Amino acid sequence: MYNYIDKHLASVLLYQQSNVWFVYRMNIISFMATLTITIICVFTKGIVSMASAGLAISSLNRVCSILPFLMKRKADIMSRLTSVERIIEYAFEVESEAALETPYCTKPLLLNNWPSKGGIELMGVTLKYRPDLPPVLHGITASIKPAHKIGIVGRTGAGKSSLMCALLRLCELDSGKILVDGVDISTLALHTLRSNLSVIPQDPVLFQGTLRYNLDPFGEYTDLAVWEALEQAHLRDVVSCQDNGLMSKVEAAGKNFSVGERQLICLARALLRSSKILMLDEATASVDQETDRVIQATIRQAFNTSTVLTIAHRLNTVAIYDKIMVLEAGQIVEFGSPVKLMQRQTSVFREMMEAMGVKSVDQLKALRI
Ligand SMILES: Nc1ncnc2c1ncn2[C@@H]1O[C@H](COP(=O)(O)OP(=O)(O)OP(=O)(O)O)[C@@H](O)[C@H]1O
Repeated sequence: MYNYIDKHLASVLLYQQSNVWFVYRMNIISFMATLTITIICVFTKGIVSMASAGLAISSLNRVCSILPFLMKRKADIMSRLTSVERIIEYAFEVESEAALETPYCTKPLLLNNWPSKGGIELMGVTLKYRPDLPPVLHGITASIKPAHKIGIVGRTGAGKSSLMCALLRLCELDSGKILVDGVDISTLALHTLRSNLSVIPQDPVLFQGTLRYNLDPFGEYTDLAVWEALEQAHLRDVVSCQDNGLMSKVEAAGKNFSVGERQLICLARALLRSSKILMLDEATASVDQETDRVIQATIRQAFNTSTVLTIAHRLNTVAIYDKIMVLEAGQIVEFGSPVKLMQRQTSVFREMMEAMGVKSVDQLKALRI
């Protein structure tokens, strides 16, 4: 609040000081004009009548007192109209997302319990971030069975995060479609889509407020359920240590928590909602290996019946998954079980595992324990 007041006052004071400067300048100009006319009247005594001189000086005085007022109003109107211009720009010129809610009367009835299984069909998914940019995903086609655990791997810039963007419709597809349990997600209201998927992003977002608000913003769950989710996410001790427990303060953007803790809070949020589809974007990149191992075990257990898509840089975490999707330049180059990919001599996944020191299927299987 104090920061905002400071910022506000800094611009208001500048605005007021510039007004003072402006009025001062106008007064000097008025004074110079009055002085000039008076001097002219004195030196033209006899040529200009006293009545005309008096009329000229008094009229000038009046104009000089009104002019600064009019000029100040003009400057005021111009600065205020800048705000109107901004609002018009945001209201009509900035492109907005699809509707958050569909009208009640047109809500599809089948969505009551959607998604009930978590099957995903990617059908020729092509994605561009902007119409004038080249596509970052080129006709991706794949079928992900319900409850399957999929590891998405690939080099930097391969399009892993973009695939998540496509699933969450952060960007609309250029062509192709995505079906979740048979429903084309492009036909859904954004709120329906996003509230039914859980995501733990690379850069987890926390909101200013309490920890409880961040875990359960709509107050849908009991404290007991929230504590259970925290326990599963290995955060119970961290939260218990805080003076106010669940009501402890979260600063803007969660600055009073480490990135790893923020990701764990996102995991607790996902555990609480137990969605049928969970997406993790290098979710465990900021926690140590031991915590990572425990978290992966929690995910396996708690999301046993959910579809889990994990973007992973630590390949050992996805070695236990049902399938690996290898992306390269926005295309799927391999999609299959880790063991099968490892058995293939020319596989990109095998190359990546070998770079990590895993040279055989037996070593890969050992990672599964
Ligand atoms: N907001 C954006 N606007 C325009 N282009 C983008 C945007 N985000 C990503 N890209 C481009 O899309 C391509 C794929 O990026 P993406 O983030 O999906 O890769 P990634 O495989 O997740 O990489 P990383 O492992 O580094 O996170 C890159 O070429 C990137 O430059």
